[in-house]
Amino acid sequence: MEKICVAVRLRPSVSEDSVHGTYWKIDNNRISLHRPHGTPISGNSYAFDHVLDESCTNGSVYELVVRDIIHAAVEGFNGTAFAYGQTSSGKTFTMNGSESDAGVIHRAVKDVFEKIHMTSDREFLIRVSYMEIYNEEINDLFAVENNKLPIHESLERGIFVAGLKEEIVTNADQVLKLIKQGEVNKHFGETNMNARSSRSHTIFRMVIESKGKDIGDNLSADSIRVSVLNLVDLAGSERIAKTGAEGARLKEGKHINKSLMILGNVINKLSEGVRQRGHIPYRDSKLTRILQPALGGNAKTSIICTIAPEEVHIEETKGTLQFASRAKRITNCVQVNEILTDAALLKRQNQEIEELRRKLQFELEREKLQMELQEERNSHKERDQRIREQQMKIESLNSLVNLSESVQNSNQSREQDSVKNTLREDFSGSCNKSHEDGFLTPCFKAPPNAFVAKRSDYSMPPEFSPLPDAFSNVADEDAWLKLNKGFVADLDSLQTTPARKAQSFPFNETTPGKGLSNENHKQEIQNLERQLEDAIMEKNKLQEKHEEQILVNEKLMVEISDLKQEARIIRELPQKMSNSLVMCKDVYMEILSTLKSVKDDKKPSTVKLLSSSSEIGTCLFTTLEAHLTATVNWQSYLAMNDSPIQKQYDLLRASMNDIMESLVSSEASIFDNEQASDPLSTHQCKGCAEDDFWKESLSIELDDIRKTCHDLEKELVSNNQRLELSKQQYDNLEREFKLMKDERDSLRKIVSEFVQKLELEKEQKETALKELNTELQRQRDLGEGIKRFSAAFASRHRSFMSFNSELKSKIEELKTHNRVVVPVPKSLGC
Ligand SMILES: Nc1ncnc2c1ncn2[C@@H]1O[C@H](COP(=O)(O)OP(=O)(O)OP(=O)(O)O)[C@@H](O)[C@H]1O
Repeated sequence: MEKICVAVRLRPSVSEDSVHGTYWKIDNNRISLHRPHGTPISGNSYAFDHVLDESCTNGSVYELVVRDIIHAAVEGFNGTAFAYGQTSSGKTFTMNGSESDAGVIHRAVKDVFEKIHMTSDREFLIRVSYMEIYNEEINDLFAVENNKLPIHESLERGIFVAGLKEEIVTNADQVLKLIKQGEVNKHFGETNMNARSSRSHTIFRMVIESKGKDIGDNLSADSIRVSVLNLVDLAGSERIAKTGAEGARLKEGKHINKSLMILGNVINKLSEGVRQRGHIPYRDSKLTRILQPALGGNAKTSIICTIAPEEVHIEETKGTLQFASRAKRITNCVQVNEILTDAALLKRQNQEIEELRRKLQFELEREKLQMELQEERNSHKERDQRIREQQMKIESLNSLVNLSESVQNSNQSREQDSVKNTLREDFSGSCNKSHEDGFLTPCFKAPPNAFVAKRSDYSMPPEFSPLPDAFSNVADEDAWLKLNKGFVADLDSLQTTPARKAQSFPFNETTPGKGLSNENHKQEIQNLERQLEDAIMEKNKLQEKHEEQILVNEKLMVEISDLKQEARIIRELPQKMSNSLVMCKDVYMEILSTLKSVKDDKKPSTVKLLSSSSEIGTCLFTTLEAHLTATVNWQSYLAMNDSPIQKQYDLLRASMNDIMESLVSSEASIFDNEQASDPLSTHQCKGCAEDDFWKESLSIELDDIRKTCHDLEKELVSNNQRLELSKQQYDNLEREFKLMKDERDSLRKIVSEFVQKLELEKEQKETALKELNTELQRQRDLGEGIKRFSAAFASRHRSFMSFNSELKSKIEELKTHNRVVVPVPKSLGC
């Protein structure tokens, strides 16, 4: 983001009077209005990037305000410099210069080519054009025939003037010559304010294209920079009263003022900041439209606001300074305009692809490493698991070995140690004795401290838990009470350790009760056997289940294949039905031909009826056939049970079946009658009765069919009518919508015109108000002057009267002294 550079340039005064009145004082980059005796007038002080006094030359203006933009334009940035100010304030002098002091455009052109010559690594192509906006029409100053040129906008070119002549130039002199030629076509006019007043806004445009010279693999060699440089000399705002414009000048003045007002509006909006600004009315004038990129867009922009020092122009100068202050708040978004050629694009894309490929490779490698790490972790876990399993196996094997050794040992010692046998026999009764009777600890015990007995009842051997080493480790109720210092715990709620059914402990030879261990061992073996049996049973059950499952699976497979078969049949069904319908039709046609042959022989009325109904049937069959073949999704079609075609089809099928059955039976009876060679009268009589019967039934059928057809027709007609109606309604709505749109557009146009008018009027009103104020001030000043004058006059009068009386008294004195008569002048007497 870059702020617009704003400079104010004060032109030298052209009037002697200004030095005696209020005046503009410049102090560095500040300008303020001062009273004649030097005190500043509050609220009239402004600061800008540069404030240039009357001594400043065009060269300095260029150096300070424009040069950077020109250099940036050569580097590929868009640039715009324009002069703004009231008429005769020095805009054209600044932009075009004079014989002795070249203007900004002249200097810019020279500088562009100098800079280009200094840029050795790029090739340049320069195009120039020169246009003016006169009475809101764009004219080509290089080609007078190019008038009223339109403004267009495209993605590639941005906003541009279509049909504007562009000259490719190679040096500064060529450009300056072209400008001189163009100047001839520019609209100037004489006004009270300026002998050579610009009556149009002029825009001198340079399009600078550059391309890096192909050195090695340099990417910039394939990219093209295109920058647009606008150097604008605006027409000056003017007071019609001051300029004394009439006729054509007046019309020009109005256009100038209007476009400058719109420029002011755009600047106002842009100065409000991004959030508040809303819609920017660039399109309201050609000037703002062309300058759009320079105002809040992609361009480096400088504005030189020219002001006149004369006291008489103070209000206009204030207006210019306010415009400049607002412009200072605008920020542009500047960037190099680079266009990539195909080769550059390709190179850039290749680089990007290479970069992406590198990233991808890196990602893949990372992923691979991660996967390897994970695999490593998994295998590590598996190894750990295996090791643990092995350890457990080893442990269980060890315990088995110990067990078998213990069994052997116990068998050997059983016969030798009778004391131990006695002890073993005593063991069963030992639990009934009190603990004072010498309690023996069994060797297969739970680890000490691993449980709490439910209650201190030692009368029976414990059912679930093995007995403890000593009862000091078991908390009985009394001990519990002591331990908890009076706190009564509910021992009933405490749980016993569950019994271990199959547990092996190494036998201790020194421990009494080996016989008991042996029994337990037996018990354990029995347990194991039971467990094995259970497991075998479970396994058998599972096997049975598995077999059942296999059977169920097989059944399911059969069912699936049946279903598949059915699905195939269903899929083929429409085709089959269609085929059978064709066959039906053929059969029916055969019947029809037989009927025709019968018709040629005898019974014309019956057969006529039959044949007409048959024709209707054929027709309906054909329709049905067409429908069937046209229906893509036959099944969904069949699903529409209540569709009129389906109804019609069912009805027709039923009636045709009836007809055919009756036909067959009637044919058979006719045949039988003929075979029986009955008398002709009887035969004819029977034929008559059958005829009537047929006539009646067929007419009913026919009526039904006709009715259905009629209903269908009616439905079709009403549907068509409804369709037509909706179509008409739609057309009407569309017409209405178009009308409303047009109306809205015209209203918008009117509103915008009205707003413009309003704003113009507002401005005029403001101007008039200001003029009125000035006039009032002048009147007040005059009043004061008159008062002062009256006071001075009165004092003079008084002194004159005193002098008069003095003189009179002197004369009287002289008269009395000299006795000479002096005539008194008349004026002294009044
Ligand atoms: N800085 C200056 N030094 C000397 N003369 C100046 C300067 N600025 C303007 N002038 C003179 O003042 C007169 C009016 O200037 P100029 O034509 O440039 O005004 P302008 O703003 O372009 O007016 P308009 O809007 O009517 O075209 C010219 O004679 C010009 O030479």
